[in-house]
Amino acid sequence: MKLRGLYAITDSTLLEGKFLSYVEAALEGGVTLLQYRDKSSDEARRLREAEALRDLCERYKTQLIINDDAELAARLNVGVHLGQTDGPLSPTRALLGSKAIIGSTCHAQLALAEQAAKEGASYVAFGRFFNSSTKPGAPSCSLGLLDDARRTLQLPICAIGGITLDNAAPLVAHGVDLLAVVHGLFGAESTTEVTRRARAFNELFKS
Ligand SMILES: Cc1ncc(COP(=O)(O)OP(=O)(O)O)c(N)n1
Ligand SMILES: Cc1nc(C(=O)O)sc1CCOP(=O)(O)O
Ligand SMILES: [Mg+2]
Repeated sequence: MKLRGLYAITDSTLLEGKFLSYVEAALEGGVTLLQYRDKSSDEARRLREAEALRDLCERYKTQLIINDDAELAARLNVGVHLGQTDGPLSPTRALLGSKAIIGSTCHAQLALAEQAAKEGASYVAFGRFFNSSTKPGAPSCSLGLLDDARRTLQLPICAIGGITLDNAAPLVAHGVDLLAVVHGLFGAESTTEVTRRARAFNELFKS
């Protein structure tokens, strides 16, 4: 499966009271990867929501990725995204198997991406590219890094951080395969607008 297009990421606060309807609206517009990102420690709710997303993703033939939690990903037989402090990649690859999608946060460091590639990552994520209300403290990253990464890496490249329909095109022009978006997608006023935005993000990959 080609990892290219919109990578939608949930936010439990932003999506409170409209979680599944907004996610389904995004899937309706086309989502390559959907990440369940919930930073709470409410295990029961996390399992319930992740199971609901897995069922929804099966219906829309979208790949579900769990943020941070390889055990939950293994339980649901889906992929995982790991940051630099979320645990080592190689044992996670052994746990989830060769076909699982495993993503790795590489901030603005090519060396981290090269290491992640050696350890079996399926894609590498760089960011943040723009100001992010979801994660304001994330270190920033420049478009120039994408050119180096494109030359060096054989893996799909994901960009994250403050991405909207107004600023995403240069990222794609600099070789990004996956646009990872929270607020620029789910910050919309209606499900109709979420679907429109998802479609428009996908259009950026067609030109
Ligand atoms: C696609 C994607 N890229 C980067 C991140 C950030 O991961 P991490 O650094 O572990 O931070 P948290 O998201 O866990 O706060 C991500 N989740 N997804
Ligand atoms: C979860 C996350 N990680 C980042 C990184 O740079 O590693 S930026 C970020 C937040 C992405 O949300 P939004 O699209 O609303 O900015
Ligand atoms: Mg993490």
